Amino acid sequence: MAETLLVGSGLTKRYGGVTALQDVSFSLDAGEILGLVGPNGAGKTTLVDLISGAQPATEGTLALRGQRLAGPASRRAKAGLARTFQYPQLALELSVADNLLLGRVARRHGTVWQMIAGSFGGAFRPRLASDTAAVEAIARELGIDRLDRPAGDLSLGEQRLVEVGRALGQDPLVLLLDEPFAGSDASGVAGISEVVRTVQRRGHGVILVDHNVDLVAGLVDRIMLLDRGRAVFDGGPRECLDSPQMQEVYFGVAEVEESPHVVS
Ligand SMILES: Nc1ncnc2c1ncn2[C@@H]1O[C@H](COP(=O)(O)OP(=O)(O)OP(=O)(O)O)[C@@H](O)[C@H]1O
Repeated sequence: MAETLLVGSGLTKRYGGVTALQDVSFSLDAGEILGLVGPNGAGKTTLVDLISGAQPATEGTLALRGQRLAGPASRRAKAGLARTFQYPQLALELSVADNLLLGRVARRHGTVWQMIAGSFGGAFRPRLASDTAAVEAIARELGIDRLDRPAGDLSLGEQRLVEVGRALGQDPLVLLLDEPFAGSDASGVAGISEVVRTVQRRGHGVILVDHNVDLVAGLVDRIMLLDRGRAVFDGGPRECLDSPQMQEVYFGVAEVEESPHVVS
């Protein structure tokens, strides 16, 4: 039986009067890809924020390989979490290569790259030869070329690729991808999908958030469907697509067998 990597229990997040997430529990096995889908405002990014430590949970707990996972994002990065953001957060003034290198640094020192990059620009040099080789390998895997370009010159899709590459450089136990395909062309989608499979092959786990349910369903082992902060389905991708919950969440009606035709 596969090892359980990550467990979330009773996760709730309230922002003032807004309940963004309500009593959500899940688990992620080694080598598993979990898709997180749901309409706008369902709580997908909030769940990624709670796991990564970008936001503290109001209630609930997390455990990574049986150890309590808590504290700031930097501590969680060192424990083995890496994430990308709905809006890519690269150090725009640094080169693509240096952004990828920041992922290598983050695994050793935590997710302080924005601070390092912003305050000290280049303070993480001298780079290790092994880091340089790893950065080049990641760029090849993702099809990223011209590593000396400033990240600020990249298109949105290219920035997403670099962000995914930076996260891969952390060699994460759990990779959290928040809408990685948005704005990507076909080769970007292929590159990111390959990264997902690479992490899976390493026996690590991936949580993938995306609006494109069909794309997610083709890539993942399991889907959790969120609606208004609650997990309303957790199971195989095919079962999720066929579920009444899916119908209800996206189309407002549960499809029942032999439903009458409505003639308007
Ligand atoms: N910092 C915040 N302050 C107040 N409310 C917030 C905050 N962040 C999220 N919310 C609210 O929490 C709910 C869930 O938001 P979240 O961004 O997690 O949804 P989502 O499923 O990721 O949506 P989308 O697909 O549009 O990104 C929404 O009602 C949102 O307005």
